[in-house]
Amino acid sequence: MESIGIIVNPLSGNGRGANIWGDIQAYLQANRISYLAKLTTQAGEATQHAITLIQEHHVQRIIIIGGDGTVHEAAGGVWQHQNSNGSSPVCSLAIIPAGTGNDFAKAYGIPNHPLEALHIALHAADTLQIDLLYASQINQVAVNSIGAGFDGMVAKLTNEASYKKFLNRLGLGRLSYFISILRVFTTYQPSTAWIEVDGSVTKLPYMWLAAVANIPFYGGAIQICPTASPTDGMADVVVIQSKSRIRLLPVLFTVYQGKHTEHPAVTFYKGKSISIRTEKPLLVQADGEFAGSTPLQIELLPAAITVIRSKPTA
Ligand SMILES: Nc1ncnc2c1ncn2[C@@H]1O[C@H](COP(=O)(O)OP(=O)(O)OP(=O)(O)O)[C@@H](O)[C@H]1O
Repeated sequence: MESIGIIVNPLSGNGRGANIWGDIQAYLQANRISYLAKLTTQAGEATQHAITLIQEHHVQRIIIIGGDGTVHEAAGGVWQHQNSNGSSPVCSLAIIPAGTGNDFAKAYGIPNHPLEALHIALHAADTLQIDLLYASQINQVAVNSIGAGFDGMVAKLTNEASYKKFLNRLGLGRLSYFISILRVFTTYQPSTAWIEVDGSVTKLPYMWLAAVANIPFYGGAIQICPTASPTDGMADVVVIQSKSRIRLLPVLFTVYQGKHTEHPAVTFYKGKSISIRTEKPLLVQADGEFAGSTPLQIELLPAAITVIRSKPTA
C-alpha cells in the first residue's frame, strides 16, 4: 500500500475533527495500518504539513480530517510541492469530512460517516485528476470556489459568528451559512464591477457577487453553479446583479436546489482566465475562507492534483 500521511484540524466543526481523529486513530491502530499524522495547531499550518509529509516523509496519499478550509490549505501544499519540482501529481488527497460546510467531500461523493470515508480513502478504488483555481494576488489555489462581494462577506461573517459554534454542536453547521446569507442580504450594497473572461470584458452594474466555481456547491451545499465540473478544464463563473433587493428574494430560496439559473439577475460564464475588477474593494472568499479583497485574477490549472473519490455506482 502507498505510504499514508494524515492531516487533522482538531478544531474543524468546532471540535468534531478531534473526536473523529480519536475514532480513526483507534481503527488504524487496531488494524495495524501504518500512517504518519500531523495535527494543526494554528491557521495556515496544513499547507506546510502537506509539504513536509511529501518532501520529508515521501507519502503518496494524504488523508485530511477537517473542513473545506483545511482541504484548501493542504491542496495548496500539494500544489506548491508539485510546482516547485515541476512534477505531475505525486500525492493524492482524500477527505474525512469534519467541517461545517464539507462541500469538497460532497463533490466527490464522500459520506459523512468517518469510518466509511476512511475506507474510501484507504482503498482508493477511484481517483480523479481535478482542476484548481489559481488566484495570483494571493498566490493561492482553491479546490472549490473563489468569490467576491456578497459571498466574501457571508464567509467572513460565518467564520466569525458565535452561532456557527452553537449550530456545529447541534450537528447543524450548514445552517450557519444560511443565517449569514439572510443577515448580509438585508444590508448588502451592490456595486459596479468589470469581469474579463478569456479576454472578453463585460461591465456589471449593481453586482452582488461574482463567484468562480470548480464544483457546483459552496457554503454548505448551495448549488451556486450547477454545471461546474472539476474535470472539464474550465472554470464556471456565476454573476448576480440586481438594483432591487426584493427582486433577488426568489434567488435566495431557489439557489440551494440550483433552480436559480433561469432568474434574470443571474448570468453564467465559462473560461480559463478570469479577472474581476470592482469600483471599490470587495471581500473575497477562497474555499469559504477570507482571502483578501478585489481585484482578482484567476487562472484555471487543468488536472492539477489527484483526489480520491467514492466509486460511482454503475
Ligand atoms: N489549531 C488551529 N487553531 C486555529 N485555527 C485553525 C487550527 N487548525 C486549522 N485552523 C484554521 O481553521 C479554519 C477552518 O478550518 P476548516 O475549514 O477545516 O473547518 P470548518 O470551518 O469547521 O469547516 P468548513 O470550512 O467546511 O466550513 C481554517 O482556516 C484553518 O486555517
